Amino acid sequence: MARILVGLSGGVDSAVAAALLQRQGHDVVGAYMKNWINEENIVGNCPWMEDIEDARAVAEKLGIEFRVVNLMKDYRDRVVKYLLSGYESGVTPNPDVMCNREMKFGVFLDYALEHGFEAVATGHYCRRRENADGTFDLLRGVDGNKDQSYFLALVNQYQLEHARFPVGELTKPEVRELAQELDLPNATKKDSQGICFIGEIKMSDFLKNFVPDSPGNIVTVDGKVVGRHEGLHLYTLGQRKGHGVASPRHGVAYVVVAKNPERNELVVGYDEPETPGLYTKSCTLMELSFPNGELSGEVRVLAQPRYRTSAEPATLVISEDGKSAELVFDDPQRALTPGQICAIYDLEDQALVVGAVFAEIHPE
Ligand SMILES: Nc1ncnc2c1ncn2[C@@H]1O[C@H](COP(=O)(O)OP(=O)(O)OP(=O)(O)O)[C@@H](O)[C@H]1O
Repeated sequence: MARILVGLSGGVDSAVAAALLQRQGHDVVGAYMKNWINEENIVGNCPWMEDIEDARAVAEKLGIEFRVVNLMKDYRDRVVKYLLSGYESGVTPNPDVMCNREMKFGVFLDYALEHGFEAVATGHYCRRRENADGTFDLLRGVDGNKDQSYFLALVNQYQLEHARFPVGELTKPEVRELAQELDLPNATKKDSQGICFIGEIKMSDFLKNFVPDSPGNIVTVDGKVVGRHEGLHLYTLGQRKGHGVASPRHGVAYVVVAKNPERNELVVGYDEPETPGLYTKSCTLMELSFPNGELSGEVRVLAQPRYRTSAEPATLVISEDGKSAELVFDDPQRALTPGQICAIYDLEDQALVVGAVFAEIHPE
């Protein structure tokens, strides 16, 4: 039996996670992390008050203690700053991955350990395996549809040691069923969308309040001006909608294929493999993180360049200092994006072996 602090978000996954741990006989306390409050009335409908009440109702139903932990300052320092400086420098950051490393398994875990808990549990769909040598691996969740191991790509061994993922052994329908069986008050609550702190709004709407507009031309890959953009940070490579430029070819949309910061130009091209720069095989990764032991030299791996895509066969060549690597996919991948996270798994596609940030994408 262990004393475990469960991150209760108000959603059904973490509610069931708490119930499962309790069923296993652990001493469970639930806590809501207050990360962001829309006190400046910026944008978005941040449903945090409702979420806290939902989380509290779950704790009451389970008969466990409930706390609200205020981590707003840390969130600003560790996630919002990273997010805004990434966009300002022209890359596409991933605040969800950073929130897991810096908040849930960062300051929230520190809080838990300081307050007599052994571990932090969340409702993530992933698994933690204890190996014969006493180390831990992060595995994909059994529900291939819901697997969230990608979002934990940057956790380290210490964080894994103190993490628990009770719903990773279940499918989402099983989790919903259990929630109904246990009569949890949020059993039918709909899944949250978007980024944990900005609620149900679009990232571009959020960014407009923090990063000044910087309008420029939208050009095709052959340099023809076809429209205007409001700032390069508001667009992501591979983006099909929202750039406002209709393609002259029936059935083949224009997508964002590049950003040219020197000329403040957004480059669009047809969404097809022949378009220069849209599909690439090779890239440089930085900020390598090894969840269970450093790898070195050349390794065959499966690399997943974004959430909800498959992990693809690739060769990873790690630098001598272990901080960066060259990654070459066997087949070209669509819209590899600087700033985004690459989750790298072993060849069985179960255990995470490296997490990293895309630094540069090399054109063919
Ligand atoms: N504000 C929060 N306070 C405490 N824990 C949180 C909070 N936000 C997220 N978590 C934890 O992180 C997990 C994953 O968060 P995510 O935002 O991806 O939620 P989710 O997959 O919709 O899960 P849930 O159904 O529990 O909301 C949650 O299951 C929960 O354990």
